Amino acid sequence: MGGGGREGRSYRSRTQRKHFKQSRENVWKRPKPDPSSTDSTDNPAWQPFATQNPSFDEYYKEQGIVATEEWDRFIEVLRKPLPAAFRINSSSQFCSDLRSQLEDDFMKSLKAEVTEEGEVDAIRPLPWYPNNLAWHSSFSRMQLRKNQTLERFHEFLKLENEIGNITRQEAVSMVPPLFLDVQPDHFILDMCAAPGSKTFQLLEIIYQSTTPGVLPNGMVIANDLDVQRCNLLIHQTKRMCTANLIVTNHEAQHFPGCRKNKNFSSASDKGIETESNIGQLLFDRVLCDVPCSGDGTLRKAPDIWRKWNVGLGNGLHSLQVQIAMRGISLLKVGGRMVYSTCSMNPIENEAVVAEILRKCGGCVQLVDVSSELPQLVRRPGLKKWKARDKGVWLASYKDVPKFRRTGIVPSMFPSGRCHMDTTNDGDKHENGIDANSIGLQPVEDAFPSTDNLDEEVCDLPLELCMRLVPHDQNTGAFFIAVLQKVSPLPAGQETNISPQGNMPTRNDAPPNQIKEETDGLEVNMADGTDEKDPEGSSEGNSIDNEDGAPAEPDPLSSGKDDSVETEVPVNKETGGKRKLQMQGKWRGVDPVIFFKDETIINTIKTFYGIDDSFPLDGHLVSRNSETNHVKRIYYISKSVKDVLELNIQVGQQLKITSVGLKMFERQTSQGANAPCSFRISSEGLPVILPYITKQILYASPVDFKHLLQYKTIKFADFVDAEFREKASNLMMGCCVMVLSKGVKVSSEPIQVDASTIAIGCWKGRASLSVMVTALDCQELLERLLMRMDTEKDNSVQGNITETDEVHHMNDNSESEKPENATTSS
Ligand SMILES: C[S@@+](CC[C@H](N)C(=O)[O-])C[C@H]1O[C@@H](n2cnc3c(N)ncnc32)[C@H](O)[C@@H]1O
Repeated sequence: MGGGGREGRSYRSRTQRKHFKQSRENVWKRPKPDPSSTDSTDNPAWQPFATQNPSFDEYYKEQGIVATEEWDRFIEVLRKPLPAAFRINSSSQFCSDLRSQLEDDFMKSLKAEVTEEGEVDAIRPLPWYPNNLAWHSSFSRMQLRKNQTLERFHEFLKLENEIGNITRQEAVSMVPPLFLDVQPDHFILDMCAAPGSKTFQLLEIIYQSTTPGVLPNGMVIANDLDVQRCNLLIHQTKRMCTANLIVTNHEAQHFPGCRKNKNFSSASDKGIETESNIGQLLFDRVLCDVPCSGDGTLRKAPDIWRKWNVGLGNGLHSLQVQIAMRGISLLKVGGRMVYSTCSMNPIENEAVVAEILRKCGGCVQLVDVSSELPQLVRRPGLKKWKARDKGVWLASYKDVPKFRRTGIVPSMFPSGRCHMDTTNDGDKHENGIDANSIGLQPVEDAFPSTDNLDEEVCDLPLELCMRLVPHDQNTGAFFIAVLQKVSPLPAGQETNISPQGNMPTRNDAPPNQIKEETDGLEVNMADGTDEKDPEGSSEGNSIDNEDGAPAEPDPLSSGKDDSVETEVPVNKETGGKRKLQMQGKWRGVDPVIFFKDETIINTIKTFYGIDDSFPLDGHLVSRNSETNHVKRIYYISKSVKDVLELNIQVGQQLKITSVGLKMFERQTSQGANAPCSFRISSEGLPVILPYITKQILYASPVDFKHLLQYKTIKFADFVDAEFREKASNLMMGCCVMVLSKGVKVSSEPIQVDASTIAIGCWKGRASLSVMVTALDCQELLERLLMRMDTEKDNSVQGNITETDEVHHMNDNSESEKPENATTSS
């Protein structure tokens, strides 16, 4: 089991499991009728989606997103359902077992089942994804029911997905994080992160080269405007068991910079002893996967065919520019930002990138990544395109009628030119948005553009952007641009950033944005997203309004957060009615508080014999200022600690929805009579495991398996006499059972490696109970058996068969279980 949760297995509590299931309810479940199926017996009531839209055809033919001779093939593929793709969670303890199972078992056994025209393999690794960790399956969900072989594969996917070892994700959506060139010590901002598939990938990358028990130096801040989608992200990333993640809830275009400023009374003045090592929030990497019209996901979400209209992209362009510019200003010099959308529309893609380059006046460059991921088939970005409005093609801003200039802005055109001569409106864009309002001056003349305004061509190297089109690799469509900040932004460009480091709130924000006041009174959640569909159409955020009229914001009361259950839920701990609500800066969100209660910390340290080399000081946080009511204590990495300390010093600018790894949980049931009332949580175990020296039991495979099978076993029923004795001599309360070849007695820290398997248990008066879910027990049992098969460890197999009868083991044991112990549900 690896430290930092990387190799460690995540045994989630029942509550977590429930949330996780809910958040992924449409994943791998029994398939809906296949829209492409011609078999009307599937579901006679089924009406296939109309997979055509004349405006769509007209628009994209004119934009030339594919060559004329390719159009038919492009549309044909676009109308087909998207083949499934999935990733193996590289932080799963069984990552290589799963990969081997796919490579050695399923790839062969499914070969005869190939049905997709043109497909050679039924399943195959995506050639451009490192280490065979991402896979393509040519089966539609319907097909997976056809016969026994397919059914077995389907069951495999379903179980591993539920466990969290496999994540379904659109192939093209896996690409952006790979172009970020992430290192383990990087500070990364994921600006529009929910539901979190890419955040998950980023975390996997920073954890990749860490050794067990050592957390990486880097961290990820995953931000999303939508609180409920943030929740999906929190549940999604929980499987990473990471202490290196902060989830925030801001408008990305106003993401706080947390710059220290003398205007802020220092934290120590307020009795908070923190001194952050960092002076402001700047990031090595920024992922800017913006809200978009989402027509690249047509194959997955065919309802977009019906909804699609030209205004979708037009309505999002300005917001996309603002979010991207904020990302650039939060990027360190030398840092990389990836701008991506799942839209094919040049107004949301090349036009946005061109505007960033113009505004940054040479401080930001497009990176040539043609040698990276060479197996990924990509096409260059467009250099020319047009805008369309009210059924009229517009080649240049000067063609835009005055009364339409509120919706169609100069940056939508290849030259980006305002043609001030015709509008003469100073620095104001015609849509009323001050060009300076996002902190940067337009640098119009830095990039001379063509004078042929009938067909503008952009002089910027937009060919370095990447377009992924469906018929190249049987995927969805995607757009990716890799940008590097090569020098600080010109002086004065960030003058609009407030002393707090925040972008100012503006009256000229796009109409679909409610301004986010610094006291956090209002948060806009209306972005047209479908929060019920974490893996479905969520990549795109289609706006339903015709002709680009931005969606009306939900009438969101500030108390809406109440219904949201997050990992660190709002005011759950006090039980009181929103008692803590006003204690933090952000209404509806409890403050993050460094947990410093020495009595509790020392009790925990002593009970588990936590080695001094595991830093607890300053690494524990809670969401409750009343120590006696703290139920959960979270562990944070050094990098997260630095950010939290900075955040305190700058007046809690970050609105933190979730932070840290749940490490200790207060035991409140009758088991609370134990000397230490805090148990180690399943998520926290992989991180702390190498550092605990007490309350450890080394179990033989036989007893380990028995406990997984029966969940609770009386001491007398353990096979191994030495284990029996050791278990009964342990102090009452939480303990850790480590799978071992023999029974060890040791007060040394556990020698943890990638193959170590350990689970949390509860030692009662007469029995031992597991503290992991039934599903996790089942999965662990299956994996252990498979490993043993591979190792041809016949003696162990024999032992299990011989000793499979364990008498009376469940009698009277239930009463001793702690609240988190598994039942056979
Ligand atoms: C394309 S999705 C992001 C998908 C995500 N990166 C992933 O890989 O799972 C765009 C996200 O932007 C969020 N969003 C919309 N407007 C936003 C804003 N102004 N600031 C931050 N996030 C925003 C939406 O809630 C949505 O979750």
